[in-house]
Amino acid sequence: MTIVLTPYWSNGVQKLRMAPQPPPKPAHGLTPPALDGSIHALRCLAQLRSKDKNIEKYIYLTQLKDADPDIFYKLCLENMAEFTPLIYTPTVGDACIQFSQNYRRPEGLFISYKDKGKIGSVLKNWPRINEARISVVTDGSRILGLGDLGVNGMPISIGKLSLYIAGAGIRPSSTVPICLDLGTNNEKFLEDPLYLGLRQKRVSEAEMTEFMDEFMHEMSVLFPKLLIQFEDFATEKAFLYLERFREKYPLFNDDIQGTGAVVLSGFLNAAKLSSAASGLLMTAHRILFFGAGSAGVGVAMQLMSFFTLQGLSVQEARERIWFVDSQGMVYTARGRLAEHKKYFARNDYNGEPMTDLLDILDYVKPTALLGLSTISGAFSTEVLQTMAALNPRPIVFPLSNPVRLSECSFEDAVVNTQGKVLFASGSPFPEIDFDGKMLYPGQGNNMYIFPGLGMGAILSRASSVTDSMVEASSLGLANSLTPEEHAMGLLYPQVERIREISVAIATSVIRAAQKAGVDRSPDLRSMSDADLATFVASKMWQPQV
Ligand SMILES: O=C([O-])CC(=O)C(=O)O
Ligand SMILES: [Mg+2]
Repeated sequence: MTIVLTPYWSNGVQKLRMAPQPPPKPAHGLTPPALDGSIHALRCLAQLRSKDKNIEKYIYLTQLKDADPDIFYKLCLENMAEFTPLIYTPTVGDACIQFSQNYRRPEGLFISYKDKGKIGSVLKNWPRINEARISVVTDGSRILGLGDLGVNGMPISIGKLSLYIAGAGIRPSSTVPICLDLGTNNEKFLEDPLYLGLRQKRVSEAEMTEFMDEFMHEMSVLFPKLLIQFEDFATEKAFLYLERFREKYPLFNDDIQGTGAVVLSGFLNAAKLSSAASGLLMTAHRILFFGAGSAGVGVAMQLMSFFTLQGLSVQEARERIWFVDSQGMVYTARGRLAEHKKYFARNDYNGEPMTDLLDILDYVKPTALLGLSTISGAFSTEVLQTMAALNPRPIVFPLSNPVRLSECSFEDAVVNTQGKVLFASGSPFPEIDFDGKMLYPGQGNNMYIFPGLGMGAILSRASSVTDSMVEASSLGLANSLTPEEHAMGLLYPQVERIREISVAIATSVIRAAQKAGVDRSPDLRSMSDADLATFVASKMWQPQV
């Protein structure tokens, strides 16, 4: 395996070689005589580890992925726990913030509001149209918990697709990162001379919707085999465009559905352990959401559907759930609620607004506290101690990303619950030795779900992504823990097993697509489950080093 050191020239005309297009092999004599692929991989790993700052590691890895995707993905698969925090959350958050400063070369498609009316002609510039199978599309309006980052959101699409390739073996050349530029309301960026996007405020919702209609139509014409993942759209837009397009095109929203599925999966494993300690029925859990954005509501929907599958009525299932937003507990009598919050607003409370989280804990007595607020430190010592006083094994999931916006750290949660906590966070935390016992944090991040869900949707050629397919991905993940992982008290499998997990998830998703009648790969219908899993594994791209 070799590294390209020069730009790609063809017919005397410099062409842009769009990553991840495999670089041409340099002719004999243009690389050192003893350059050997697997030894070079070790050299690259040492170069990576020699850097102190994570953002420098990110830049190094971006360059390596571009120059030699095989070595990059080989190293990534062999060192998942080390690589994911660098190419994805949390470092990708810094990469987004600094995108306009650090930009080096093209990677992905930018489609701006100025392209309206001719979006199809922009899409045609994508160099690998026939190979395209999966696109991650963001409008940069709510990147992780970092807010409106405009066109600086591109690294999110790129980072998610790197995990599709590593985690589910999607071919690098089949991935299409897209950032839509509909302006930004980020004043700092609008004043920054280096900012790479349109220098204008975001267009109105009506203007955006017209743009999105054209974009989605042109995408379906040019890329008939493409699955679309919507990512990091601001909450209202996330719901709006998921509902608008989900019946018409194969697509899902990662923040609503991917996060919903991954948290349900971790919750199921946590609730079993919690119920074993308390004797409480699985359907009797009381879940308090701190934060009522797209992810919170997506998770609540997924939990509701689980409770109804367990025999609760829709009304009973809804009553297992409480929401807190920036104004305190969400209840109908409070009035003036955003559309997406109304469904979960409580009807059994009509007193004064309740804003203090400790008061709310006292009132709700939750068995599970889920944070999706992006308020760092919101789960204070007192909050954690209260959860421990209420429950023998409290479930505490601070899910906000990146790490510095997490509602509490793993260490805080462990110390303040005397090690009883059942914990999952959105971003990674280190394990802890507590009273001589190793305790492992779960990472309830949608990265466990979307690669397998996407792979299943692609292989089944699903015409749409149904709720049942998302649910199947969640159950597939929950059921993938090994006996050793159960013994370690894990809520999620170890990330090193991501490919195995993706096979299990994709297989369940394909079966769900078949059941729902949205699959368009009839050959897969008659396969046994074992053959289907083998088929999925055989379709995974492997780095060749
Ligand atoms: O990207 C991540 O780490 C998870 C996610 O979708 C988000 O926080 O928006
Ligand atoms: Mg996201």
